[in-house]
Amino acid sequence: MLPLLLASQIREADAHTVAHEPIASIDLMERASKAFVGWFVNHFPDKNKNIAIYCGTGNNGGDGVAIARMLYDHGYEALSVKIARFSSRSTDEFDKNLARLKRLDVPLTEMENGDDLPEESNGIVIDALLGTGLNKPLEGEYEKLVKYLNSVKCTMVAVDIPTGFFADGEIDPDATILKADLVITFQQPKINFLLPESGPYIGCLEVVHIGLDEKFIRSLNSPYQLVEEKDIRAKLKHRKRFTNKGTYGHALIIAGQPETMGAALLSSSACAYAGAGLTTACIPENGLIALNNHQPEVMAIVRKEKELPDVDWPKFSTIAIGPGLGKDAASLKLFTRVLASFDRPVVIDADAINMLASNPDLWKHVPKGSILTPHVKEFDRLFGEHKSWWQRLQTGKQQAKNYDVYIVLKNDYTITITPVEKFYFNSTSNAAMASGGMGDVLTGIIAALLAQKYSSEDACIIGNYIHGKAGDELALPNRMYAVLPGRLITQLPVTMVKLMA
Ligand SMILES: NC(=O)C1=CN([C@@H]2O[C@H](COP(=O)(O)OP(=O)(O)OC[C@H]3O[C@@H](n4cnc5c(N)ncnc54)[C@H](OP(=O)(O)O)[C@@H]3O)[C@@H](O)[C@H]2O)[C@@H](O)CC1
Ligand SMILES: Nc1ncnc2c1ncn2[C@@H]1O[C@H](COP(=O)(O)OP(=O)(O)O)[C@@H](O)[C@H]1O
Ligand SMILES: [K+]
Repeated sequence: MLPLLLASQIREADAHTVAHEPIASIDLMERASKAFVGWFVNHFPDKNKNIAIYCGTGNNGGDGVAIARMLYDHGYEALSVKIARFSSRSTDEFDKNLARLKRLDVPLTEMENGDDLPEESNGIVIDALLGTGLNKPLEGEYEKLVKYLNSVKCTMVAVDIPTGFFADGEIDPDATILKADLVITFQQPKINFLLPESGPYIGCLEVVHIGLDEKFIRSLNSPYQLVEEKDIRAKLKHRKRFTNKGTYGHALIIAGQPETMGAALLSSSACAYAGAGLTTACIPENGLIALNNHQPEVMAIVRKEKELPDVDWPKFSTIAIGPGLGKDAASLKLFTRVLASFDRPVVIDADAINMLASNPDLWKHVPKGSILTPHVKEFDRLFGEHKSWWQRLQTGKQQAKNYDVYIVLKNDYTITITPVEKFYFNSTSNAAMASGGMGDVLTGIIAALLAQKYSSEDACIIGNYIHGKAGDELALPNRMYAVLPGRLITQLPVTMVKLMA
């Protein structure tokens, strides 16, 4: 796992590295700037293109000035540096780097309060105005400058973080923030980069390493963790010799209505493909032919209109309930019966989440360790409207602890929130997967993993990873515009076995 730090902890890690590596702060800045430039020169090879580097007077600005010197040394011909001297304060590292730059033949402008803004018409703008030191929303001269830069037709490349963007905490939707086409960030993505609010401000993200003390970073025990492939490799279990279908559990998927049988088919197929020993789908009577036709390996329990099906609950290892189930009286009765009859962790998705939202009394029957998989709207239906994703994280933390459940808040970087206040950000998946039925697949995968005796936490972490990874394996190398859930399902065993190789 990659621990994700708050801005305040990043400063601690900077300071710790300076004190214990040891390395002078100015040399750490040199290392960061070099890492930026290393990536930049490989991707922007045109040395005649106009490059304007906008620098504040803190350490982000210090990076900017050092970057200007390094680009000059690399032979970039059309550089200019614009210093935003909007405050009388500057850091030592900024001052030293500015003195070094002044020895070179790079055009340099100092902007002061009230000055006219320089004109930018094309080329590249490097944003080194403010970084993780941001301590209040932009206003005054900074705001005016960033608004202007957002209006010009240049490629914007931000150093570490777009100016005005908070690394963590709430993002005000009305705040002025630099819109970067590319952010080259130091050491690790900042937490807010992984939340949808970063969408308008970060076109593309690149992380470059600057050698901060990893042991120290781990010792901070951050609740925010980014899941990496090596974690999944360590968690996935091989199928052993002399095992049989009984070894891999029996999952029951309660899903579908006549009009939404697709959801039942997708989640139960995904469950079978993700390795459950046996999968049974509890479906409406008139969906039986479709099920037998689509996935003969999946067994059926049919639901007759308004009647509760007769189910031998204890024989199932786990139950997933909700995809396409509807919220009518019969569905509510069935959901209530599941919660009353089953005490092992279940997966609660889609309409089961909606029923829980409108019948909060049911919460007390939700088995401990169960997994809820809401998308953002379901999350808000369950826990109330939220103004920001940061707020959702805080609510999710309280509610997961309160009910002793795992909340899988779905989005680009799906977040598993645990009862012990940890946040696991998934690092796979892509926009080609934005297609109806994709969440039904995830539900089936998580149920399959629970059936195979993975813990609830691992079922969430592995489930999200392999779901997104299968989507990446299909979409990225083949440049697919859209990946449909049905196709993703058949990729799952391939993805899983690759991760065990
Ligand atoms: N050794 C290291 O530490 C390394 C650091 N590195 C680099 O340093 C960056 C962090 O640098 P930093 O801490 O100096 O802060 P930075 O973002 O430049 O801001 C400067 C000052 O701006 C001010 N300010 C804040 N908000 C404001 C606002 N809204 N409007 C106006 N002013 C505002 C505030 O000053 P104040 O208002 O408190 O006087 C603040 O202190 C980091 O992103 C990375 O690029 C790398 O080189 C690796 C090594
Ligand atoms: N733009 C995207 N980037 C990454 N993953 C996505 C994207 N859009 C959707 N997904 C994934 O697809 C799934 C969609 O779930 P959900 O909205 O519940 O779909 P449905 O209700 O249609 O089954 C989630 O797991 C989500 O992470
Ligand atoms: K910046």
